[in-house]
Amino acid sequence: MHDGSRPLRIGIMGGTFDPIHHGHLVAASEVQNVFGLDEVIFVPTWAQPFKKSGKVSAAEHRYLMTVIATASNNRFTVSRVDIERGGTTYTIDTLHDIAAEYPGAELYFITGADALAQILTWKDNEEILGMARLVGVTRPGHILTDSGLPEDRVDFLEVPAMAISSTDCRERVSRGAPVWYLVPDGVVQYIRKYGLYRPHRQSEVTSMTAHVVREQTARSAHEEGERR
Ligand SMILES: Nc1ncnc2c1ncn2[C@@H]1O[C@H](COP(=O)(O)OP(=O)(O)OP(=O)(O)O)[C@@H](O)[C@H]1O
Ligand SMILES: O=C(O)c1ccc[n+]([C@@H]2O[C@H](COP(=O)([O-])O)[C@@H](O)[C@H]2O)c1
Repeated sequence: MHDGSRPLRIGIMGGTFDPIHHGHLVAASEVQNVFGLDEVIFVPTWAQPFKKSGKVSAAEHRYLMTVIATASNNRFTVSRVDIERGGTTYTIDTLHDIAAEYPGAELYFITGADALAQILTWKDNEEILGMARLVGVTRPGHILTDSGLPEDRVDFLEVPAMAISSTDCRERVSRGAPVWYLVPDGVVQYIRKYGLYRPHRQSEVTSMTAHVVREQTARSAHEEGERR
C-alpha cells in the first residue's frame, strides 16, 4: 500500500481494447509487479489516429468490457478520459489528463512492441517522453527495439508470450469459433450478450444501451458531415 513517502507510481495502458484480451492483462500485470506500480489505469481510446478508417466497436462496449476484465484486480482501474474528450485520441492528451488527476505521480506508459515501434510518429512524442517513462513489452510476432528512443526514458520488459490479438478474437467470433481462455470469461459473455463482432441480427441480441445508441448516432452524424 502506498504510504505517501514517495511519489505514486501510475501505469497507463492505452488501447482500443476491441476486445480486451489476456495479452493486455498479462502485460499490465507484469509491468505493475516489476516496476512496483501502485495502480495501472487502462484507458480505452475514442479514435486512435492510425485506426480511424477501420470499423471499431462503440466506445461504451469497449469501456464496459475493459471494466469487466479488470474488476478483480485491486491495482487495475479504467479511465474514461479519452472517451469523454472524444475526437482523435492522442497519448499526449491522455497523459495531461491523468497527470492532472494524480499531481506529482510518476507516470509509466505501457506499450506492446508493435506500438513502441511507431512512437516517433506519435503527436508531440518528445513531450510524451518528458512526461512519462515508456515501458515496451514483448509481443509475439513483433520485434522489440528502441526505434531511436532516448535510453533513459524507455524500459523494455519481457512478458510471458501471449500470441493473442483483438483482430484474431473478432475474426474468431465472426466465424463462430471460441474465444474462451483468450479473453476473460465475463468478456466472452459480454460479446455474446450484445452480439458483438457478428453480422447483426438485432432481434436475437440484447438491445443496446442508450449510451451506445447515442454514440452511434453521433458518430454517423459526424461521418456524414465529413463526407460533405
Ligand atoms: N498479446 C499482446 N502482448 C503484449 N502486448 C500487447 C498484446 N496485445 C496488445 N498489446 C499492446 O496493448 C496495447 C493496446 O493494444 P490493442 O488494444 O490495439 O490490441 P491489439 O490486439 O493490438 O488490437 P488489434 O488486433 O485490433 O490491432 C498496445 O500497446 C499493444 O501493443
Ligand atoms: O498520440 C498518438 O499520436 C498515438 C498514435 C497511435 C496510438 N496512440 C496510442 O497508443 C495506444 C495503443 O493504441 P492501439 O490502437 O494499438 O490500441 C492508445 O492509447 C493510442 O491512443 C497514440
